[in-house]
Amino acid sequence: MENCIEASDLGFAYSTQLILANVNFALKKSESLAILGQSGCGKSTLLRLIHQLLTPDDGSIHINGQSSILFQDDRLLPWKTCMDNVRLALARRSLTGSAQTEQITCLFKKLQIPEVSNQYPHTLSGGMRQRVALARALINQPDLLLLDEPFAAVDHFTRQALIVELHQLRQTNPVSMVLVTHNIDEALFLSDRILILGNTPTSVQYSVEIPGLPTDWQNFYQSKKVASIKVDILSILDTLQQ
Ligand SMILES: Nc1ncnc2c1ncn2[C@@H]1O[C@H](COP(=O)(O)OP(=O)(O)OP(=O)(O)O)[C@@H](O)[C@H]1O
Repeated sequence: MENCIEASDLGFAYSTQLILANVNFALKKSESLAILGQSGCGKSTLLRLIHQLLTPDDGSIHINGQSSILFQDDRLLPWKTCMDNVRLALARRSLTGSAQTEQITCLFKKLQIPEVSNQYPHTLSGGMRQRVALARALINQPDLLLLDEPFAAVDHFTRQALIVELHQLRQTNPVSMVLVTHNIDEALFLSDRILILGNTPTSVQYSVEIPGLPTDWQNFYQSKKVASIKVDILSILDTLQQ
C-alpha cells in the first residue's frame, strides 16, 4: 500500500447514534492532513478509528505502519518522572537503560525541553508537559502522528511556539500527520491539505489543497493568500452550520 491511510466508505456508530457514514479519504506518506468540522461532528472519533482504538461498523480503514497519538491533555503518569514517562513508550524495544536515556535526552533537546528529566509532571507548566507528551508520542519514530487538538489547553504564546516547533520538526523528520483542530491558522500552517467534515452522520464534505503558503510564522500571519483561504474555509463552515 503506497498510502499511509486509506479509508473507504467508513461508517461508525456509538450504539444507535450514527456518527460517521461513507467517509472516504487517503493520506500519502509524509503528507500532513488537518481535519476541521463543527463541534461534535465526529473528528476525534475518526482519529480513534485511525489509531484502531475503535473498530469500524462499515467499510474499512487501512493504516500502513505504526501510529502514535497526542491528546489535548498530556496524559503523563503523575507518579513517574518526565524521563520515565517517555521511557515507558520504549518498553517493548530491546534497548539498554542507558541507550533509552540517550535517545530520550536527544529528543528532549530537539523539542527544546530543558533539564526536566528527573522532574515530575506536576512541577512543569502546561506547555512543557505537552512537549514531554509529544516526546513520548515521537520516541518510537512512528510512521503516522495523530494529534487531537494538541495545543488547545495551553496559552496563546505557548501554542504559537509549539506550532512553530512542530512545523520545524516536520522539516527534518517528515512524519505523516493527521491533526484535529478548531484553529484554522494551525490547520493551514501545519498541513498540506484540510478535510472539512459535515454534520453528523459525518462524511468528508470538502478537501482543500493548500500549497505555497509561507513557511515561517511571521510571514504566514501577514499573508494575503492565507487570509483569503481562511475566508473560504469560514464560509464553508458557516454553510455547514445552517
Ligand atoms: N464514547 C462515546 N460514547 C458515546 N458517544 C460518544 C462517545 N464519544 C463521543 N461520543 C459522541 O459522538 C459525537 C462525536 O464526538 P467526537 O468527540 O468525535 O466529535 P468532535 O468533532 O471531535 O467534537 P469536538 O470538536 O467538540 O471535540 C458526539 O455527539 C459525542 O457526544
